[in-house]
Amino acid sequence: MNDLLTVNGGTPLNGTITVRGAKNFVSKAMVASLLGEGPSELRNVPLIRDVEIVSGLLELHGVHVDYDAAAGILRLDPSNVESAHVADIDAHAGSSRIPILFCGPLLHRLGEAFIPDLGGCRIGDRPINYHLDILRQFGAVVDKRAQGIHLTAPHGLRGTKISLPYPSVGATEQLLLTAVRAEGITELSNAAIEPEIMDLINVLQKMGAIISVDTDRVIRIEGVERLRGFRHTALGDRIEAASWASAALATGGDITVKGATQPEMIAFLNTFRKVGGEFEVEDDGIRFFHPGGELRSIVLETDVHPGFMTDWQQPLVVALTQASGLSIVHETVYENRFGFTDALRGMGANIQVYKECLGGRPCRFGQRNFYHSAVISGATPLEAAEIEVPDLRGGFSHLIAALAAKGTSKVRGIGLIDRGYEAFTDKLAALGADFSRD
Ligand SMILES: CC(=O)N[C@H]1[C@@H](OP(=O)(O)OP(=O)(O)OC[C@H]2O[C@@H](n3ccc(=O)[nH]c3=O)[C@H](O)[C@@H]2O)O[C@H](CO)[C@@H](O)[C@@H]1O
Ligand SMILES: C=C(OP(=O)(O)O)C(=O)O
Repeated sequence: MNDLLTVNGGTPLNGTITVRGAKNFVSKAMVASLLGEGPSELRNVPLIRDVEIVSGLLELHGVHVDYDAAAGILRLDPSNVESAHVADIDAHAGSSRIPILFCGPLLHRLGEAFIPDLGGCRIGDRPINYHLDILRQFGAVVDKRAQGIHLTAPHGLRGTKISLPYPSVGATEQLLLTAVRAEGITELSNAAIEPEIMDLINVLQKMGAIISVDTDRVIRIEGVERLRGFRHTALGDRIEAASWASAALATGGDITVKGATQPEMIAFLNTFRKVGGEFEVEDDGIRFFHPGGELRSIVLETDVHPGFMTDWQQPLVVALTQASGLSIVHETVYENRFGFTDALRGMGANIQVYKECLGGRPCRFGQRNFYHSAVISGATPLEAAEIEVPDLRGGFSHLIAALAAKGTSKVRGIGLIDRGYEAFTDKLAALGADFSRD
């Protein structure tokens, strides 16, 4: 599939689309299947690049993977993992961060693991120090190699007590996937509690795990000897839903997103309304629309759940270029997530980035030379341009900008968008967008 989208912008996006399972959950549930002694079935699975990458990694480890894309059903059978010969794994990491989550399950099953260097969006340093510290505390021996890391568990894996310096999503998942079959009790303080993590806990409990989540965000796990397969329907992708909602605002449109669910999007919905968007929660989705009139500037700070999610930020910034007045966005999760605004400035947006913590409380990145605050002055008409997609959410933001801009834009590198947005060009067509994929 070619990587260039030619977009004739200036037309409101109107219509109905369907969003399936959450990219940031489905890949973790797939890894969890490695922990089960029997086959697992995951439903509502979207056909996205991240699912293909993780499927390839699982097959490399001997898991039989069968995916019915139309039905969205993924069947995983880990019976042959022990006999698999793993070759050239580093070629399979692709653009994903998921390989790091294979550590615990492979150490439990095989007593060792080799994890290739990680991919994922280039939106900051994205260290894995918390992950490695957690694995060492369980008793793993971590050996950094040229193309990745090699781990062994010479004395098995034993439960431990850990407090995260920052509520990292991946590190919380790392601990969950290791603790459920470790010997004894594990306690994690300052855990991340994103909806995708809670759904992973649902899956692990179905497999036979014993997990509790306290109101103070302390997660406790009692390790068990054996886990079985699971059958589970993935929660919807709240990030994709919010991305289409931002597209409705930026283009003056009206988009009904089937599969969007209110409880997981409360912080986004409040912000959407404060900017001047309107929404209607239906039984099977949410209708997002621009009611006409001016959009309003806001002060926004991204945070861990239940705050405004960092992955919602980039598409919304495009809508804020169409809001009257000065908006301030303080990105507190990643130190370098405003690179995508370069292209928006080239289209006429008035966006200035700052090293200071603007508009909210001081964060980890203040006084450390990171441009992690942005001031957006609007409303500014966007003009068509030639754009190179920098990362997943930045790429979708560039798409929204091209759709909002009058004239013909060329968006290159759109294959990156396939990583997390299922059949997005089909959805654009269903919403009346005027484009061609070359
Ligand atoms: C595949 C997937 O699920 N990706 C999501 C996951 O990424 P991911 O799991 O990588 O995000 P984390 O929550 O771990 O990272 C957030 C921040 O934690 C810090 N950190 C994290 C790990 C570590 O070992 N050391 C460390 O310092 C870094 O400052 C990093 O910027 O959660 C993010 C935050 O909701 C989302 O933006 C990503 O879409
Ligand atoms: C940052 C993201 O994904 P990943 O962690 O896979 O790079 C995202 O989904 O916005």
